[in-house]
Amino acid sequence: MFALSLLLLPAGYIVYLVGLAIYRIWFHPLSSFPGPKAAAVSEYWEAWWNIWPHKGSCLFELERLHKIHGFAVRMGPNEIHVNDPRYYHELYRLGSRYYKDPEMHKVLGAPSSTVAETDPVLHKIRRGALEQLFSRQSILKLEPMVMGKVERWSTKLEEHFQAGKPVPMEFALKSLTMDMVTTFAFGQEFGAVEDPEFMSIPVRLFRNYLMSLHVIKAFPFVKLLQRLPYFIARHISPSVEMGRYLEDLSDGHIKSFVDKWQTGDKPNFPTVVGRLLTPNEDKGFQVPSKQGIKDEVITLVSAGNDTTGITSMVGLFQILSNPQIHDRLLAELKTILPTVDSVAPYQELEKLPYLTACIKESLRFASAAASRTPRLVPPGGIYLPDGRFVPAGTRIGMAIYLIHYNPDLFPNPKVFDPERWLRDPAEMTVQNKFLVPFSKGSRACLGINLAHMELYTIMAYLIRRHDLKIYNTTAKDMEWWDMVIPEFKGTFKTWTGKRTE
Ligand code: HEM
Repeated sequence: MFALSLLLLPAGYIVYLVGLAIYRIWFHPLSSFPGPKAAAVSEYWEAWWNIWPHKGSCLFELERLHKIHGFAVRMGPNEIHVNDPRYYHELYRLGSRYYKDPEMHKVLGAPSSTVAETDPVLHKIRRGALEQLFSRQSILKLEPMVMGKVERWSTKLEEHFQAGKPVPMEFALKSLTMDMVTTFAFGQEFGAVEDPEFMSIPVRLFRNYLMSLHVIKAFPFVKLLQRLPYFIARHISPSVEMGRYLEDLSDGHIKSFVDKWQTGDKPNFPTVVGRLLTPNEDKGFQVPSKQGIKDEVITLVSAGNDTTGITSMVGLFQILSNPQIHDRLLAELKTILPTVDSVAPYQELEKLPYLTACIKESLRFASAAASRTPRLVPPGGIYLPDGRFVPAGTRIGMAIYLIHYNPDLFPNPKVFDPERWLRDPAEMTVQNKFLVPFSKGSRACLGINLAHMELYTIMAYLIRRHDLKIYNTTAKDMEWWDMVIPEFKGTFKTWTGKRTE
């Protein structure tokens, strides 16, 4: 009898699974949406494309499926992916009732941070506390800090050249953006640029951590590994190693910041920790706990580091691959930077039309936040542009990459063409509307002003001061997997001489 029950249990479970699959494929409210049957049955369809046997390829599979099935594809039992520009500004807009899905954001950890907060009321309070800090006026005060980092970085590039070594540009740029964003966060950098190969522990860990996000999302129990003794856990999960290392590093930086702050020793530029230590009761914001400060700062550094590094790297590769673009940009830069050591105010750089066109095209072409950013369909459900109904609670998302590579919006999307941003403004209305690297609406990027300042400054001084040549890198090396942000298949290296005039 006991043996029979042991057999019946798994048999019953199999019957349940078969019944569930039949329900999901033929009777679920989303069953009329086209897509792979495996996706209708199981969330693990995404893992199949993103983790194993494929890697970071779900986005490209979705691109392929949209070509076959049209603009709405079912990609999970309770999820559809949309590829229709008409819907973008409905899904991502100020006052949108589509909220982030708490299930998706659990993977980030750091529940008390602006990035991971899914409750709209709490999000408004958290974001409200930081908005003034990230405003254009406030970010303009960071100009001397940003320029100082670029100067120091330039000398490091020269040292590579003197030593006869090519520069690993991806890591060099990520080291620079890491030092900029950590200084803004804690008033003190992580010192990534000082690493002789630009491969400091934080830079490497961030890369590994991002790679592990797909795994944590598909198998949330991996997060529990963080509770194992560190010496075991670090070998199993890169996110554990990164989590612990960053916690320790951040603890040290926050403590040193707070100690100085309490004696009145405050940085002469705006900082995230400084802002968080300043309550604003009127807006419902109180000084967060030590953990709350840490969550906020670490997620900001994660959001702001690789995205900016990747955008400048992809733009640089394209500019160096196209001598005409490079020479025209250099000629324009010389108009306000007449000598190799000249410095111009950031607000003057912003006025340069060709530099601006190169930055916009880099943001489009790199699409550093390429993945879909899903939201939940609000109560009452919604109608898609073709009239199809989507019930409340369905996860629905669009990928920035697919907008930026839509040939109806951006003709010849695979060509890096700054010229497309130099037409008559009336001709560019559509493409300006759909250049959305920072997303739109109440969850749009908070760091847009800082990102722009970094991109303009890096691109201007890198091209003006250094004689750069691509080294041992082909377009194939610049292909990428979608690991939440792009992970490149090869390494981009340059010879980086110093210009003499
Ligand atoms: C080129 C560089 C950057 C790109 C392409 C980028 C892109 C994005 C995108 C697409 C989102 C929306 C994500 C979603 O809807 O789930 C976002 C959110 C965010 N970004 Fe950025 N970002 C960049 C740089 C930065 C920087 C430098 C910082 C700060 C130091 C930053 C901080 C944030 C924060 C805090 C959020 C969450 C906002 C919220 O949920 O209210 N980003 N970013």
